[in-house]
Parts: sequence; C-alpha cells; structure tokens
Amino acid sequence: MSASNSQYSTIEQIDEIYARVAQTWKSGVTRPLDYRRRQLLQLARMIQENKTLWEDAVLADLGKHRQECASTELGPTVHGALHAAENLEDWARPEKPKVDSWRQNWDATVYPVPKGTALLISPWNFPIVLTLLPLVGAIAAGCPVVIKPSELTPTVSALLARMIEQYLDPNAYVVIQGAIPETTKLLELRWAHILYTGSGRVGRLVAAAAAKHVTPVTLELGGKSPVIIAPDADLDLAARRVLFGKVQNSGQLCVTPDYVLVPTAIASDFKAAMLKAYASFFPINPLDAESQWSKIVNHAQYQRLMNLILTTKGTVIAGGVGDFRRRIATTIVSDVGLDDPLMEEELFGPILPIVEVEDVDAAISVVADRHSPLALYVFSNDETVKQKCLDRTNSGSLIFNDTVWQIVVHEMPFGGIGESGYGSYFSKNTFDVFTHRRSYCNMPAELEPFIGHRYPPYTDDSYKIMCANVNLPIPKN
Ligand SMILES: NC(=O)c1ccc[n+]([C@@H]2O[C@H](COP(=O)([O-])OP(=O)(O)OC[C@H]3O[C@@H](n4cnc5c(N)ncnc54)[C@H](O)[C@@H]3O)[C@@H](O)[C@H]2O)c1
Repeated sequence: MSASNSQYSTIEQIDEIYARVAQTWKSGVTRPLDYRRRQLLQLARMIQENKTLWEDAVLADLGKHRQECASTELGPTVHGALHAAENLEDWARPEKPKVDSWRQNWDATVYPVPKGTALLISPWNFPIVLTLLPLVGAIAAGCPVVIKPSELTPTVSALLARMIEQYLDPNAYVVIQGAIPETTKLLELRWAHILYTGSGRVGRLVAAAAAKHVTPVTLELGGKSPVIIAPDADLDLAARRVLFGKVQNSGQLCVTPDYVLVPTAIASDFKAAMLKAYASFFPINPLDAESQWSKIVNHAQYQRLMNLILTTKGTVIAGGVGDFRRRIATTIVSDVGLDDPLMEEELFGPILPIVEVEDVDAAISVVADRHSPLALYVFSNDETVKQKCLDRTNSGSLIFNDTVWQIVVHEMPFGGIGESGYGSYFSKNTFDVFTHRRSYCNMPAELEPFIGHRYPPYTDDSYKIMCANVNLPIPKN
C-alpha cells in the first residue's frame, strides 16, 4: 500500500479487481441496452442527489467556486448521461451498409458492439467531468470500466470511489485510487481501450504501455492554445471573452487561451481593452479572502507559475502576485517576445502573455510553426482571415470570436491533433470510442452457382471474370 494514502489500492487488490471486472465482461451483463440505460440514469442521479457533496469536494481540492463547479463539472455530466440514455437505442442500432445488388442477399450488417473492459485515467483540473463523461460513453457502449482518477484531487477521487460503488454496478465500474505505482500496474494489464486525459509526458508512457498489448488509445492532451486578434475585431468583446477563458479554474484548463498574438497597430488599444475587462471582472482584489477563483493545484505548480512571472522579460500590466493559499491573481503580461520563458511550455495557470506581431499573416505563421494546439481562437469577422486560418493552421478546434465555450457544443468531437493528442470524444463520439463496428455477413448456400468461379483450378474463363474490377472504366476527370 502506498504510504501517503490508506485508501490507495494494493497491487493485489488491483489484480483482484481486474479479474472481477473481466469476469463481468465475460458474463455479458453490461451489454443489454436496458442495463446500460439504467446505469446512465443512476450516474445522473449520483450527481444530482449529491450536488453539495461534489461541490464541497471540488472546493476542498481546488478552491473552485460553486458556480464554476455547476457549469463546468456537474451540469455537463448530468446532461451527458441523460443525453446518452436518451439516444442509446439510436447509437447502438445495427447498420445496413449500401452494397452492390448482387451481394444484397448476404445480409451485410454492421453491429456496434462493446470493445471490452476499458481503462480511464483522468486528470485533476476538472476531476469530475473529465472522469465521468468518458465513463458515460463507456457505459453507453456496454463496456465495464476501471477508473483511475488523479491523486492530486484526493477528496474528489475518494468521493468518486464511494459514489460509483454506491450508485453503479460495483462489479462493472470500479475506481482505483492511487498514484504512479498504481497507474503503472494498471498499464501493465491488457485493456480493450484506454482513454487518457493529461499531460503529453504521461500520454507517451500510456501509449507505449498500450502498444505492448496492441490496445487502442485515446489521448486527450494539452498544449499552448493561441489567440489571434485581427484588426477588424471588436476589442472590448475580445478582451472580455479572452479573459473569461483565462479565469476559468484559474487557467488550469486544457483549452484555456495560452497566449495572445496581436498586430502592433492595435496592440495598445487591445491592452487598454484587457485592463478594462480586468477591472470589471475583479472589482475587488482577486486575492481577497472571499475570492471566487480556484487555487493552484499544488505547491510545485504554484512555484512554477510564480517563477514564470518573476523571470518573464515582458511587462506585468495586471496581477502578478500570489498568496499563501496558493492563489495567483490573473496576470496579464505585455510586450512578450517569442523567445520569452512564457512562450516555452503550456502555461496551465492564470498568466496571459500578449505578443505583438506585424499582422495577421505573421500571427498565422507563429501558430503554424509551433505544435498543433488543442484550440485556436481567432477574433475576426473577416471572411478572408477566417479562410486563411482554416487553410494555413491546424488545431483540435478552430473557434472564432470566443474562447473555451466550444466545449458546450457536445455534438462536435473534442480532441487534439499532433502533440495535443489523438482520438476525440463527447456525446456519440464517446460511444464510438468504446465501440467496435463489427462486420457481419451470412452467405447462403444458394450463392454457389454465382461464385463457383472463385475456386481452383483457375482457368482462362475464371481469370476473365476476376479481371472485371481491374478493367473498370476510369472517368477522364
Ligand atoms: N485534452 C483534454 O481534454 C485535457 C483535459 C485536461 C487536462 N489536459 C492536459 O493535462 C495536463 C495536466 O493534467 P495532469 O497534470 O493531471 O496530467 P498528468 O499527466 O500529470 O496526470 C494525469 C494522470 O496520469 C497519472 N500519472 C502521472 N504520472 C504518471 C506516470 N509517471 N506514470 C503513469 N501515470 C502517471 C496521474 O496519476 C493522473 O491520473 C495539461 O497538459 C492539460 O492541458 C488535457
């Protein structure tokens, strides 16, 4: 047992839990749609009936305000579970692909079937929704699941363990509490799918471990998500919306705006707009005891962020201070160069560098020269600018005139590209992650007269028939 937390699972317990969940998978109990539906409704109840407990847990671990907890953790989870329960039958319906007429009596069908027992490894920054939304998809798909939440949010992880045992089928959905040794052990086992959310550093370890068993993986990683301000942008609106994205969970959000690229011609107007938005968001000192803002998750992260504020060569124009409760005032830094320490790693905290560039083309070049981010935000209504951003950059998502709230459009796939990860989920996409599209055919004996030419011995006649597709006419253009 790990010394630091008596609720951590021992290695023997992990083996026992794995065997139990594997047995559940074999029994087929998680497959029927009415079972899946019941579990999904239970998951929604688990949140709704214990709203205050969840809010308190997130408050204890992250100091996150109840409003942020309701809007970004609890609401999306309940909505996601109910949406899956409502659409389950549709998503799980077998499909009849369009086939050539001569194959129509082969009964070609695609069955969406559960992949098998899945592993979810989730991060600390949104410890409820980033654990439970993947779980919703896995339940909907019919997979049993082992869940490993983050050790950095121990109150939420303990609550997840207790609630999931109480509300869901405990033989099919189990939380393992632990840190690196427990995750390492879990990664040695064979899973049907692993969905990992977190840093690229650990993502690489997960992908390497999965490769040993040829296990498919979804990697939801991070990266520096840029903002481009175009000359035609409404600067007050842009400033408010950029700052909104930055204050959510004190910037500890995978799609938080990481840095702003602004053409020199409008840079001073944009800075003024940012300071105006700042004053309206923070009518009192952001570090006041009644603070509404999340704390930084641990001392090491706090220290890392404060060091960045100290070592930047830019000018701190707002914030710049922290306190003993690990809160850092949202900090705006102007005149930041592309070689500044703030422009190296993903910031993942409440610091917003503003980088001046010659024009929108230069901004696009900066984005295109770096790793593809999880999100790219552009403030513009100019169709030429929009098209250039679409054509010349790549990112998990491309959002015009807002930040962060693309995540409420559940119908769109959420995921990264390149260093920001691979695979995507949300809504039916999550169901698809845990689903195998199994091909099915039934070839009746009456086919023999029509397919007899496939059997040896091969003859000139059978060869001619088999060349039919090779000789298909090709259109000129
Ligand atoms: N794409 C997304 O949806 C998304 C969402 C949230 C966070 N993120 C990204 O996650 C990162 C921050 O999250 P984090 O710090 O919790 O990530 P992390 O990678 O440190 O931890 C995530 C999980 O990995 C486990 N882990 C940590 N070290 C390990 C090791 N050596 N071996 C095996 N397992 C290990 C942890 O126990 C935890 O459960 C940021 O980069 C952020 O952008 C991405």
